[in-house]
Amino acid sequence: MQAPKKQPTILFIFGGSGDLTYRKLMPALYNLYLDKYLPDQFRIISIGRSDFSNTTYRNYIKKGISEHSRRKDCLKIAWKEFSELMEYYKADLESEKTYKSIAGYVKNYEDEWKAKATEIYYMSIAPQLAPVVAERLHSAKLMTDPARSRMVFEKPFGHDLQSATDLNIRLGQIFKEEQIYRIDHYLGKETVQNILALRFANALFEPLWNSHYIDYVQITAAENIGVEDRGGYYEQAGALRDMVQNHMLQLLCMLAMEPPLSFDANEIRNKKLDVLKAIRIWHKDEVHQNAVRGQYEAGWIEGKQVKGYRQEKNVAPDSKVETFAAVKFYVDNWRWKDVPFYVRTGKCMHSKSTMVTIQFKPAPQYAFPNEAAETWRPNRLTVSISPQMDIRLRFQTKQPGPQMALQPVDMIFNYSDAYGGEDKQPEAYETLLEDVIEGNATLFMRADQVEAAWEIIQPILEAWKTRPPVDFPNYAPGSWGPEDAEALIAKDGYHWITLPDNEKKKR
Ligand SMILES: NC(=O)C1=CN([C@@H]2O[C@H](COP(=O)(O)OP(=O)(O)OC[C@H]3O[C@@H](n4cnc5c(N)ncnc54)[C@H](OP(=O)(O)O)[C@@H]3O)[C@@H](O)[C@H]2O)C=CC1
Ligand SMILES: O=C1O[C@H](COP(=O)(O)O)[C@@H](O)[C@H](O)[C@H]1O
Repeated sequence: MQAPKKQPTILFIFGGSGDLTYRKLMPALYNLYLDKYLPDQFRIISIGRSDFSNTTYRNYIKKGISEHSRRKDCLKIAWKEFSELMEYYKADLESEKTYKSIAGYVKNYEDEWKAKATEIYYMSIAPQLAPVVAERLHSAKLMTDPARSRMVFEKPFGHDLQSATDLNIRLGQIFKEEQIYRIDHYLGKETVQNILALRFANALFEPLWNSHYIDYVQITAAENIGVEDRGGYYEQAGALRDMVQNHMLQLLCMLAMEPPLSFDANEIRNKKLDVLKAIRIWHKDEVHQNAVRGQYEAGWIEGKQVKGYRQEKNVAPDSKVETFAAVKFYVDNWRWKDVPFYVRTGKCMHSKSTMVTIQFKPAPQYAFPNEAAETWRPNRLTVSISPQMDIRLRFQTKQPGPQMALQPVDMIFNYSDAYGGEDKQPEAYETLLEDVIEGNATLFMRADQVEAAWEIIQPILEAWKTRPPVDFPNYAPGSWGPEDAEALIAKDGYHWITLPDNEKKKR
């Protein structure tokens, strides 16, 4: 069967000269083009303040694609045709004049298809500029047809609960919720979406997926790089805002949600919202027992000297901003009663590794002699999200030989063996951009989800602000974070789980 034709579309990229466009958006759009996912009638209108002609802009983007596309040597194919879909305009997004020009552009099309095209406005700009742009679009009477106009908001969405709520209220006054696509790029990752397939397309796991059989859940998003040139942004954010409020809570929702009735966008989002609403909100007096922060010092990673966070560009020399956060959450509902969800993330850690682990309870009774096993808690399901992409189920086996000696082994589903190499898997931004073009909001955050996530994070932010850290910097680059993070989990009798080094993929 032939796929239905896609609606003609014009994609405006506000911030077309910026880093996100260069490293993520354009490589994703080019791959969508090569895979024939873009509408036949399609244009990309990039806007920035830098000086570019169409030719110099296209060359600049070509370089970005060659450096960052998952496909190697892809520019040999169809680059010319793709590049002609892009136009660059130098304009100030704070000026009303810019929107008059956009309105003129949108409304005075010479080509008939453009007059009927879907308009997408992608905010690839600083978060403080995005609300200004939304107001300007509204004043210029753009985005008036909800069926044909959409706006994409990058993260962070708000700086705290109040600012996110205020922004949602204002956007709700001038646009329809279904026009607003709030990106969380983790939701576009293949391995993250696969959590839904694993849980809800197999009857095998569901009977075990609850507090009767699961001891605890861990979510790790470790990076082996520092903040690089994003110090200015990071000083306003920190690890809790940058990763936990969005990506990590979304992962937790995928693991903890009830089975959806359908894949309708609102059905999935309702089920995830139920999880967010059930997460126990720590009182400010409880925060210090349940949340840990850290900041990396100067040191070495794999023989390379690295700066401490406080020496990074645009970072204050006495900065109190956390580059590591670990939090213990509980989801207070029937399914998850008393099951801890340990979440940790950090920069400049031992390795790049995003993974979730479901640790099952031990067998209720063992007939084996005590010395037979190294561990009596062998059953664990690990989903490696990136850069490793696999799912492994660990169970106990008998080691060959005359003794009854038990040894845990892994049964592994590996993406590259099953579906080809990494360059065959679409990048998160490919999936998400295609969804925006198609008008499918399932993988995007709804206003109430964003606010529910901020409600969970807000008391931690406040407790940390009232009690500034006294031991920063407190972890070495290349480590797994501060000692307090080990203590957070050790006091419950557990430890953080990592993949053995020899099985990790380098970034
Ligand atoms: N970069 C990344 O890896 C990630 C970024 N994000 C989010 O994406 C958004 C963009 O980030 P990023 O690309 O890194 O930021 P950059 O600072 O690299 O880019 C900002 C862009 O906005 C343009 N711009 C700024 N002010 C104006 C103005 N008044 N008029 C017209 N254009 C303007 C800049 O144009 P010019 O430079 O020509 O002046 C530039 O193109 C942010 O919200 C960020 O939080 C989210 C996840 C990852
Ligand atoms: O959103 C962000 O995510 C990246 C990590 O993303 P990943 O896809 O490489 O896991 C993080 O580096 C960045 O600080 C944060 O803003």
